[in-house]
Amino acid sequence: MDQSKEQRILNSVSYNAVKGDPESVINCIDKYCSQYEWAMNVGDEKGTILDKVVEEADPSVALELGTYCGYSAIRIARLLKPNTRLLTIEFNPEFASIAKEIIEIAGLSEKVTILEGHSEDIIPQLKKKYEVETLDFVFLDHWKERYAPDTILLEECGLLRKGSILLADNIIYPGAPEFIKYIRSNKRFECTSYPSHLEYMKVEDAMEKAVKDPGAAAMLF
Ligand SMILES: O=c1[nH]cnc2c(O)c(F)c(-c3ccc(F)cc3)c(-c3ccc(F)cc3)c12
Ligand SMILES: [Mg+2]
Repeated sequence: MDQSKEQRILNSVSYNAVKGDPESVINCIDKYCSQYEWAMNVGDEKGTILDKVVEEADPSVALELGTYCGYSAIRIARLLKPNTRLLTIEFNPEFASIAKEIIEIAGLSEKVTILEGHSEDIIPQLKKKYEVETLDFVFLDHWKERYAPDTILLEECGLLRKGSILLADNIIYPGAPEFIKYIRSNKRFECTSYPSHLEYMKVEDAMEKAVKDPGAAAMLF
């Protein structure tokens, strides 16, 4: 049977990337997806925004919704300090399996835990089953219709604290209007929009950052 696009991306990483070098895995995927086959990795332009927000958050525990091939998990995990971790949720079993291998090639398997299943099923398990107290950083990059309900679910499960930082991809293309309406009208979040472009394309896109109770966090220090 023909290989999938995601398997071809893994083949390219396995053949071209330097084992244990996250930057070379990131560059290899960006090269492959801009030259051969477009794929929905966050990409290098929006990836630079992701990097900056992760550095600002300096998370002990980070969550990603939507692993895909592991590209953004590698971007996030390569910036994490020792004894910190990234949990990433993926519902597509093939994507989860490919991501596991690509994250292994990047040498980041110790820092990244891939949780296979639907976000609405796994989020309520994070505290008890995955020993999460609260999340310092959340990257929303799964299905736009789930951005708002999953943000509400994270709140309901007590997983967000004062200063928790959310970052959402694809705010313009394909767009997440319900999420934007919810988060920008919620007084407890301070929102910032980061205009950019769709991965590997000249099409407009944007990322949205939302910080929970920023003032309160600032008052603590
Ligand atoms: O689904 C996604 N999750 C996360 N990030 C995504 C992303 O960064 C994207 F650029 C796209 C995208 C946008 C434009 C396009 F033409 C194709 C795919 C999608 C997406 C949107 C609709 C689908 F039916 C399938 C995929 C996603
Ligand atoms: Mg995306």
